Amino acid sequence: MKYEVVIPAAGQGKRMNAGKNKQFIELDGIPVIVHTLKVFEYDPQCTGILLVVNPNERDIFAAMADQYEISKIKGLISGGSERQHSVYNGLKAASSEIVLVHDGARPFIKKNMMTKLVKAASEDGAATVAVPVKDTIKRVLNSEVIETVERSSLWAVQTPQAFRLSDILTAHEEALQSGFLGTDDASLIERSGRKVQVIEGDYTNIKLTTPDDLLLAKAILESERGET
Ligand SMILES: Nc1ccn([C@@H]2O[C@H](COP(=O)(O)OP(=O)(O)OP(=O)(O)O)[C@@H](O)[C@H]2O)c(=O)n1
Ligand SMILES: C[C@](O)(CO)[C@H](O)COP(=O)(O)O
Repeated sequence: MKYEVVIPAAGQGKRMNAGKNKQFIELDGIPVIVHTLKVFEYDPQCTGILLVVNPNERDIFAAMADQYEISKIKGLISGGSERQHSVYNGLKAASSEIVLVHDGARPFIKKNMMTKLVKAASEDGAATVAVPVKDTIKRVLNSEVIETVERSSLWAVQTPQAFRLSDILTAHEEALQSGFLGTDDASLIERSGRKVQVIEGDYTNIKLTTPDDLLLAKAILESERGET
């Protein structure tokens, strides 16, 4: 089944502390965002990319799209102050029945995940990739443990997340009206009472957030080179 993908890339990368949008950091000489875009450019199931960007960086993204021949970009959409707002702006420009949302800062997503996600979303309405938590998780307040959370049912949620476009648009509209701000899009579907299927993904599908993640990124690229 075909899909479009909304790729939010309009953040500031504050936690990366790189002095620029972390999407522009180069891995093996190629910007992070281009690594991400290429996965969808080369996936025949993907019919369009809605790339959400900071308007001040639009020309940079446009030049990258030309340089790396990313032809599936349907639009460079202006982002908002929060990730949720950026995603909503991208969703409003989508038209496919099934839509994926994938962080521009997650360049190591594997194409086989898209097939599983699209199938799950078309059958059940919504799906996300996630991995079982490996560490013990505790709720902490004022540097003091207040609860150890039972680990067997804890998963670290990633992106892509897949939805029926009509459902996720409604969920975003409801969240906007109620002032709810979620850290992922699946939470907006959950609060509207709909189910979200979880598909086990890869621990290498990291989100480049802080400088140490770049060390992991280099190791992942080296291991991928070894596989090819
Ligand atoms: N207002 C925002 C905030 C985030 N994002 C995007 O959402 C993804 C996940 O967000 P995050 O990793 O938090 O990126 P930043 O917001 O840039 O990071 P920070 O919070 O450290 O500034 C990133 O691809 C980011 O560019 C976005 O499009 N619009
Ligand atoms: C959407 C997400 O990547 C799922 O883990 C995560 O919630 C994004 O959080 P961020 O603070 O906007 O990076």
